[in-house]
Amino acid sequence: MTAGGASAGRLIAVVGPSGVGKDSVMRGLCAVMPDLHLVRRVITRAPDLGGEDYDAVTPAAFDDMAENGAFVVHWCAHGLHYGIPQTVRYQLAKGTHCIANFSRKALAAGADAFAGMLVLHVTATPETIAARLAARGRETRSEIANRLAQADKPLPAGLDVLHLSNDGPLDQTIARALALLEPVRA
Ligand SMILES: Nc1ncnc2c1ncn2[C@@H]1O[C@H](COP(=O)(O)OP(=O)(O)O)[C@@H](O)[C@H]1O
Ligand SMILES: O=P(O)(O)OC[C@H]1O[C@H](OP(=O)(O)OP(=O)(O)O)[C@H](O)[C@@H]1O
Repeated sequence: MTAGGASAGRLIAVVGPSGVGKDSVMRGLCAVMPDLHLVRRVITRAPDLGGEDYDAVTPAAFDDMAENGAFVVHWCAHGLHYGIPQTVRYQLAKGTHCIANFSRKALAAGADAFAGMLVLHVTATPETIAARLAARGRETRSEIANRLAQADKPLPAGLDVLHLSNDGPLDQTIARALALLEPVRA
């Protein structure tokens, strides 16, 4: 998905509670929109734990990167640090739309950093989210309880937000996401 002419690409910031299906929706969208660039985050998580493709770094390496300006936006959640690397700017500058797993509490900083940022807010019932986190099996029970306790968070006002329910089958969610994103793709 490359914007025509000299227009810059837009960043689509995907947010929603842990376990709601952000990574699954992003992967599904990229499969049907091959020109959409999936942003690879830098995370202080052990490598190869699945869920998403990420650059695993130590907390010390993350701090160095942050100090050296390697991130457009970074935040801390679930005892981990997450960074959106500066390389996304090259993609946007050449007109490629990009999609990134974001944080609701980093949206205000994201909107300052990315002109025209679009928010894709993925939702599901608490029961769905609890069942998915348990089935995913990446976190311990207490980590899951911590994520569930943070499931509800307000979004800052004044952003361009698309709301997407992911309670049903994933392919139906992807089809609705594609329809929601149609104005961006045009
Ligand atoms: N629509 C869906 N139906 C069934 N399972 C889903 C659906 N969406 C996501 N999942 C599953 O739920 C779990 C959490 O999804 P994930 O994409 O990792 O969520 P998040 O990135 O929001 O934490 C994964 O095991 C994933 O396969
Ligand atoms: O401020 P919040 O909106 O609550 O988001 C906090 C963090 O939670 C998610 O992380 P992560 O991908 O580690 O967790 P998840 O895969 O369980 O969603 C999300 O991508 C943010 O990095």
